[in-house]
Amino acid sequence: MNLRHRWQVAIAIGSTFIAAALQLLIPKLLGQAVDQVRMGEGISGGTVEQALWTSALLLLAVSVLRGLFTLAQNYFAESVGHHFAYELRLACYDKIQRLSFSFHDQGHSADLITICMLDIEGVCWYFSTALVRAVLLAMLIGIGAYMLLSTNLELGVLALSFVPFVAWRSSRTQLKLRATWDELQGRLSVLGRVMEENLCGIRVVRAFAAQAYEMLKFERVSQNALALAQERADIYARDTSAMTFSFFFAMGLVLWIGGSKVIAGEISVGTLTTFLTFMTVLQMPVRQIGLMINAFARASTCGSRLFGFLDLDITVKDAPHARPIKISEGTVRFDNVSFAYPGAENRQILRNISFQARRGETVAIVGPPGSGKSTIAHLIPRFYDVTGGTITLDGQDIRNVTLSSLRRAVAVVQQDPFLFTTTVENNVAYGDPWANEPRIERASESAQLHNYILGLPAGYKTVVGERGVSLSGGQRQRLTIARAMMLRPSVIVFDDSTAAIDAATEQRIRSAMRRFAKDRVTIIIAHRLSSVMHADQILFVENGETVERGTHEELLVKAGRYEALHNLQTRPRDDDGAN
Ligand SMILES: Nc1ncnc2c1ncn2[C@@H]1O[C@H](COP(=O)(O)OP(=O)(O)OP(=O)(O)O)[C@@H](O)[C@H]1O
Repeated sequence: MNLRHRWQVAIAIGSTFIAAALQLLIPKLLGQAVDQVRMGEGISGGTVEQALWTSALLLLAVSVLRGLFTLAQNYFAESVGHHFAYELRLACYDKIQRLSFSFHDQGHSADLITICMLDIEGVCWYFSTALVRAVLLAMLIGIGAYMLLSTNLELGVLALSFVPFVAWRSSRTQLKLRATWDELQGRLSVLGRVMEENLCGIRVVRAFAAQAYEMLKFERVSQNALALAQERADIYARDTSAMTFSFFFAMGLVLWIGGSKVIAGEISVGTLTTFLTFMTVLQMPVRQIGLMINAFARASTCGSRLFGFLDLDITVKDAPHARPIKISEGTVRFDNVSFAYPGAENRQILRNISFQARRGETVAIVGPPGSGKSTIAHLIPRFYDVTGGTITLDGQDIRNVTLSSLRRAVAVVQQDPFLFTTTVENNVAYGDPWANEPRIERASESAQLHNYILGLPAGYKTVVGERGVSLSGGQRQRLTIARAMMLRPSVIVFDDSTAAIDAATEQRIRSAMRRFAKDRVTIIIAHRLSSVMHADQILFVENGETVERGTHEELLVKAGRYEALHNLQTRPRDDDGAN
């Protein structure tokens, strides 16, 4: 919290004290005014009128001042709350950007949204509204009770009789509402998840004509949420009625006993008016005790989740003395690399992987699904850290260089191309927003996308829809290839990123990228052997181990697994032409 915010907090709390004091003056002034009228009976009208005018003006002035101080209290408290929320939101977003992939792998997106939205709101609301209101309540109840009891003990006790009941009932209600709120949030998250899954898998749903089943699933989850929302409404209605009844009951008692005291001449009508007005002033704050307790309970749950998240350890981060990477030759080297995913340490995904690739060379990795090919790709930009062996780039262990410099030097074209909802141009230039148009066009040309983009309604300025749905799978892959080329990386990894592109277009991309590939290391992961045949070195990976290595020709001669896969992909199958 900076100095400006500290001042704002001080002004908010100071204004709260003054507003509370002024609010406590109002019943007193009203009582005085009533007594002036009573005492004025039989006295000349002019004197009473003057006294009444003075009281009325005083009341008006106090009310206006109270309003102004309440305004200052609300304004400054809210302003601090919003700034606090803004800073926390930035801190959370920054944390999300830096958290390791192993965290994101566990699919925390719904929880993260809850933390970044609801939890921050819960903590800030407590500081901006509840804390200031708690100060106000303490003053009103404490000083108010003292004033009532010191004026008339018996009537004071009666006037305050509703306070313990309402305070207890309102706290109980709020705690019950709090518990059901947490439960409701959980049920609404399930609802959100069902909806999200439905939207992401809308094509599968339609293709399998599963709308009725999906509707039923959604309805069942909705009903769960509805039942709880109804339960909350019941709790609220029941407890509000009980609190209102106890207040009016106490007021009736004060009126009755107080009225008898007025008749007996023990107290004035003005004093009775003061008591009744005090009760109405106190009613709201007392009811809000529960709200404060709830706000505190909510803030502590939200706060522990929020600060627990902000304190999470980042496993893949810059080493204390990390320096930017220095690229001269751009040689990539894997030395006996082993790896197990965090949280599944007993399952080795990679074992003793070793290879080296110099500038201009292409290394291809092939193998059955799940053999660990993408994992190799993800280790180079340090999405995860190796658990054994080393990976070096020009002799520098990638764990000793800064992550940002490493990730500018290594571009990975992912299996699942992700497009941002913005123009084609911005999508291509994502890694280099200051790139000029000719560069963007050259990269798109190499990725065999330029002519297609020119045919779009607004060319490079065409906005591609959410997750690029308006482009086909192959077009999206080509766009992400162009995006990776814009980085001018020293190492470019294609992680099965041409699977949706036909072989002829892929061939054209490869020819167009020949000059580009001369200045860097290219690593290709692919299932289609025609994508890797030209590589300088091919690794056949099985169960996380390199079982064969060599050029295409060498591997064919070996007549091992690679050759078997090659035969499978090139020779006609026995059942071809059977019909
Ligand atoms: N984030 C992860 N956490 C834990 N295990 C994972 C994770 N990602 C992949 N795996 C496991 O690691 C193994 C290797 O996965 P990887 O994606 O590297 O295989 P692959 O050879 O690229 O497969 P494919 O050819 O199907 O893309 C698989 O058994 C997979 O279940």
